[in-house]
Amino acid sequence: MPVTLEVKNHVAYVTLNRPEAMNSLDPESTCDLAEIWARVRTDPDIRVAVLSGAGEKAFCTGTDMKKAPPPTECMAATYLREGQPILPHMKMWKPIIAAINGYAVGGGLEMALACDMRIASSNAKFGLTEVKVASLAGLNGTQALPRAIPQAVAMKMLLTGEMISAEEALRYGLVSDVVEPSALADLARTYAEKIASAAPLSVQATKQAAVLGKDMPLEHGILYSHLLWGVLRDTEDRKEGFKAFGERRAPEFRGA
Ligand SMILES: CC(C)(COP(=O)(O)OP(=O)(O)OC[C@H]1O[C@@H](n2cnc3c(N)ncnc32)[C@H](O)[C@@H]1OP(=O)(O)O)[C@@H](O)C(=O)NCCC(=O)NCCSC(=O)/C(=C/c1ccccc1)CC(=O)O
Repeated sequence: MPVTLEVKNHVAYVTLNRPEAMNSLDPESTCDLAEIWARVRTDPDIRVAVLSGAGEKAFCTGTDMKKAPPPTECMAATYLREGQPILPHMKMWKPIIAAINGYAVGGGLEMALACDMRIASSNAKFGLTEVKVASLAGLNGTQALPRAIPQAVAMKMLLTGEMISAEEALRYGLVSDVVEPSALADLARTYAEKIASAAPLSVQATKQAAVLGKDMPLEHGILYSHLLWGVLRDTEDRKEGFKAFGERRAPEFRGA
């Protein structure tokens, strides 16, 4: 399978599984990802996802340029029917953690930018190299990178196609943690299981407030987050969270 899914302890582990091609995205991988993200979004047993690449060399190097099929119709027809591929399938309120275990290049970095948390191994490298192959970081790269890191660094990366190291990515805030390659999967699991042990509706509402609020004036964002707090106020899980605290025990959340 070009992409695999394993679900354990409410965590979906989504792994790009073409290490021989640096986990680049061929048409089958793109189809698999669409199905897998649909399952992650709708399966109530899944509370959080971890996206990673198989092997130790690459997270994902973007489009498989050796297997990209020639277009069968004009772009206007595809665009107006389907919009863009890949990232819309990742749109959900469940958090997604990118565990970047090597090269995150082109569409690979763009997928990582669409995730909510990014952690990396010390051998990771990050680049939007599309200009070098006569293309454009057209999933989200030209928009998301300058919003994620300092503009000057983002523009250097976008215009020259130069890559940055894991250490630089940490310094610029592109990733939150850098660890040895052998420690990355454990760290991803630790973060994912922490998120999965929290109340699922609370986690999803928190992501929604942060994601939607970012594009609102501050006052509107604060009002919106208060409304979301109100939505959560009467949930069974909130009662359980407060009760468990009083009884000095771990809460049992049901997402209700
Ligand atoms: C990442 C590298 C710098 C690593 O170099 P290294 O020398 O360590 O390893 P290689 O020998 O180069 O790679 C090993 C093996 O993997 C194959 N490989 C790697 N990446 C790809 C790829 N993207 N497509 C196909 N095959 C790949 C490589 O050919 C080797 O195979 P072998 O010869 O052993 O059979 C280096 O690999 C590198 O620079 N890779 C390319 C990175 C890149 O340019 N990525 C951008 C692609 S374009 C893109 O992602 C786009 C996304 C998009 C935008 C908008 C809408 C949809 C998608 C743009 C687009 O599609 O137009």
